[in-house]
Amino acid sequence: MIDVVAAILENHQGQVLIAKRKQGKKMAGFWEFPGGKVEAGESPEQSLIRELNEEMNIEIEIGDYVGENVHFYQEGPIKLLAYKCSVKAGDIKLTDHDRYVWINVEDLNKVRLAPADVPFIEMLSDSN
Ligand SMILES: Nc1nc2c([nH]c(=O)n2[C@H]2C[C@H](O)[C@@H](COP(=O)(O)OP(=O)(O)OP(=O)(O)O)O2)c(=O)[nH]1
Ligand SMILES: [Mg+2]
Repeated sequence: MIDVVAAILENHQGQVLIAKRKQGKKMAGFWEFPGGKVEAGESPEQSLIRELNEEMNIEIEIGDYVGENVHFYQEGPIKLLAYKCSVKAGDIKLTDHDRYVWINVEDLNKVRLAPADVPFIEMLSDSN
C-alpha cells in the first residue's frame, strides 16, 4: 500500500486550498489537496512539510489530523492521510499544479475532485 499525505490548508475565512494536477501528470486535471507519497524513513508529518515546500514553496504548520481513506485505483490502492494545516511562511508558487483556489468546504462537491478525496468532504463538514 502506498501512503499519501495531503495538506488541508485553511485560510482565515475557513476556506480550504485545492490544486489542479498538472497536464501530463497522472490524474491530470483532477483537483486535490497538495501533498504526495510518504518516502521511506519519513513520518507523515515530515513528508507533508517536504511536499508543501517542494510543490508550493511554503512552510506549513500542521494541525489536527482529519482522517484517512483507502482508495483502490486501477493501478493499486493508496492510503490517503489528511491533516489540517496553515501557511506559516512563504508565498505560494506552484511547481506541480496548474492552478489553485481557496474554496468553501460546501462547494467541494462542485469540482472534479480526485476520487480518493471525496470522503474528506464529509469529514471536513463534520469538523467545522
Ligand atoms: N497529493 C495528493 N495525491 C492524491 C490526492 N488524492 C489522490 O487520489 N492522490 C493520488 C494521486 C497520486 O496517484 C498519488 C500520489 O500523489 P502525488 O502524485 O502527489 O505524489 P508525489 O507528490 O510524491 O509525486 P511523484 O513524485 O510521485 O510524482 O495519490 C490528494 O488529495 N493529494
Ligand atoms: Mg504531489
